[in-house]
Amino acid sequence: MTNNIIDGKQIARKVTEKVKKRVEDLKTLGITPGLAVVLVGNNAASQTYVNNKTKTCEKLGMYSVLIELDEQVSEEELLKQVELLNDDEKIHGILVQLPLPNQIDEDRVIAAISPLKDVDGFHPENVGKMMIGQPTFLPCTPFGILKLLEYSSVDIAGKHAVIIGRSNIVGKPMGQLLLKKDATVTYCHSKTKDLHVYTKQADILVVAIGRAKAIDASYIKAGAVVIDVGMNRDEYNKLCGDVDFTSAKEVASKITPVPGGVGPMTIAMLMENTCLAAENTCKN
Ligand SMILES: NC(=O)C1=CN([C@@H]2O[C@H](COP(=O)(O)OP(=O)(O)OC[C@H]3O[C@@H](n4cnc5c(N)ncnc54)[C@H](OP(=O)(O)O)[C@@H]3O)[C@@H](O)[C@H]2O)C=CC1
Ligand SMILES: Nc1nc(=O)c2c([nH]1)NC[C@@H]1CN(c3ccc(C(=O)N[C@@H](CCC(=O)O)C(=O)O)cc3)C=[N+]21
Ligand SMILES: [Mg+2]
Repeated sequence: MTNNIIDGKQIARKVTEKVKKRVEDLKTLGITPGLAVVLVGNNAASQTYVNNKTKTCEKLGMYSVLIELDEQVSEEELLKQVELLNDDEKIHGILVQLPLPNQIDEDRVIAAISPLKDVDGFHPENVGKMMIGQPTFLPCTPFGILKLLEYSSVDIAGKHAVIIGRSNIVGKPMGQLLLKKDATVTYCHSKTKDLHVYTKQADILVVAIGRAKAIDASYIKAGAVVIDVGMNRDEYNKLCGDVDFTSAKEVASKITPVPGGVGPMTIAMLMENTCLAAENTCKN
């Protein structure tokens, strides 16, 4: 098939163009949306994502701060940093880059972030709101995937969406958001027996497992829409997804590449959520 590649970079540009206008409007009210990113340790991959985030903030006229903490930082110290950001009026969004080192309880840190500044949508209060359909910050990666589908004119209602992966940050919320859009949703994970049986039925297949090129064409129904969330390095240290793009693009009706698919959308939705957090401060 030709021309069936979903251009995440281009769609992300369209999304951020709209955010930029909202930022300009906020500035006329004297508010500059501000994002704080907290990075613990110096993992090379995390550094790249974090740089992309701060660069995009600058491009949109937003304020951003990067707080880098030592790999050995104590949970207490990290929680203190989060508190300072919760109380900082220039900061509307807080993102603590995951995963965190072993001495730190991730759940405790996420719960310490003010739900009003939780632009990742990971705080239990916001997860709960998402589950019952109340307005809140939606997790950036699944939210970005919804936008990709929307901009690519993919109908969701009545379709069978199969999600491989059930993490709190990608797979689980992805299923909820697709369910809300009236898809019939199936979750698969590492204990799923005979993965092919499920994936072969998927009209929309979202792959978020973290294993380079694990899903090839044999898992995909002809004409399916394939969304590849994975961010891995292949045997040549080249960036690649969880889907074997070369074979999959021959059977899929639409497919996202890596890089240039889901990743840029994650960043775009983070900007949108941060802008929303700043707008929310104007309401009463
Ligand atoms: N582009 C982007 O914006 C983002 C990309 N990512 C990337 O997406 C990928 C997934 O991330 P994340 O959800 O955080 O990963 P996790 O490691 O938290 O979760 C992986 C999930 O995949 C399941 N799984 C693992 N192996 C298999 C298998 N062989 N068959 C079926 N299911 C399997 C696991 O099952 P079980 O629960 O049973 O262990 C788990 O639910 C990674 O490559 C990550 O780098 C992540 C976030 C954003
Ligand atoms: N609290 C928290 N929130 C997150 O949203 C979060 C996180 N922790 N931990 C790690 C994952 C991963 N993630 C990505 C973001 C952008 C790209 C991205 O920009 N990708 C580009 C380029 C990548 C590159 O060039 O290396 C692309 O796919 O085209 C990828 C991955 C957010 N995550
Ligand atoms: Mg930990």
